[in-house]
Amino acid sequence: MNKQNGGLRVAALQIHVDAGEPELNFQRVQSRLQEAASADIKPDVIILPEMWNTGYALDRIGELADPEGERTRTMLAEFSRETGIHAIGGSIAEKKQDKVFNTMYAFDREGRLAGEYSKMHLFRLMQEEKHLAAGVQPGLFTLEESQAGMMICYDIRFPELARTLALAGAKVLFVPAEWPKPRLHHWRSLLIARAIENQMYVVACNRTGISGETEFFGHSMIIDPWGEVLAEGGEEEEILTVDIDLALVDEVRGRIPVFEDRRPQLYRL
Ligand SMILES: O=C(O)CCC(=O)C(=O)O
Repeated sequence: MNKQNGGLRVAALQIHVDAGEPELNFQRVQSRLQEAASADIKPDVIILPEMWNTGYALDRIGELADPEGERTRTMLAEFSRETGIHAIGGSIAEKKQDKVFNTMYAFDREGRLAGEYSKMHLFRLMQEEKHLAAGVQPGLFTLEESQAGMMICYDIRFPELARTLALAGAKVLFVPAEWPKPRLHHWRSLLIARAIENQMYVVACNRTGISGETEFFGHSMIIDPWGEVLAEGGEEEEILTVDIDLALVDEVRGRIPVFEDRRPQLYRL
């Protein structure tokens, strides 16, 4: 792996989340982060799943959410600073004034906040819109020398957002999720489509386990800009680690110049 030239080792922490139990979830995440950081193949970037602090305990989300994300940000910043690993902090329930957002943070190797993003598209099938506030700003951040995009779970059904991030320079898209059964086919197809159409890496981390009636299937995925699945999780907890090479994005975009061939001025009726 050529680290000078866009080589990065990424790890998705596919874990269980206890709905309504932030203490348990913080303990689990801290111990899995340490496990991943001390593995023989130490990653450069780690991503966690969606809403890992509270899960979907939506009826109590106001009292459970992390005020201003303070606790989460302190923990992740410390982790990144101590280990030199970029932390894509999944997303968490973050309380801001009287609203709760589903927010993800990206910390660089020095523990500085490089970017944050709050989920824009709230998933009505799980009544998110009744309990959460929607973000209004796309999430782009600098990862080493490149740009990276952030989307959360249901967001992947909206190709416009991924395209906006790609047009702004994103070469890799990070996607934390709590994507439940039975829509595995949608999850896989949408992630692969976002990678192919935008000729970018997609690193998606889904939770495992059961919460109430809802079962989550894991199947975290790391996909290259050709749409090839480099790694895919099973249904249990695991750490998925893969080397990616961001230089491949330029190569693929050069071979099939989709971004030069687009004709957005014609895409209207
Ligand atoms: O779009 C889907 O099928 C799942 C989305 C979801 O579970 C979420 O955004 O939390």
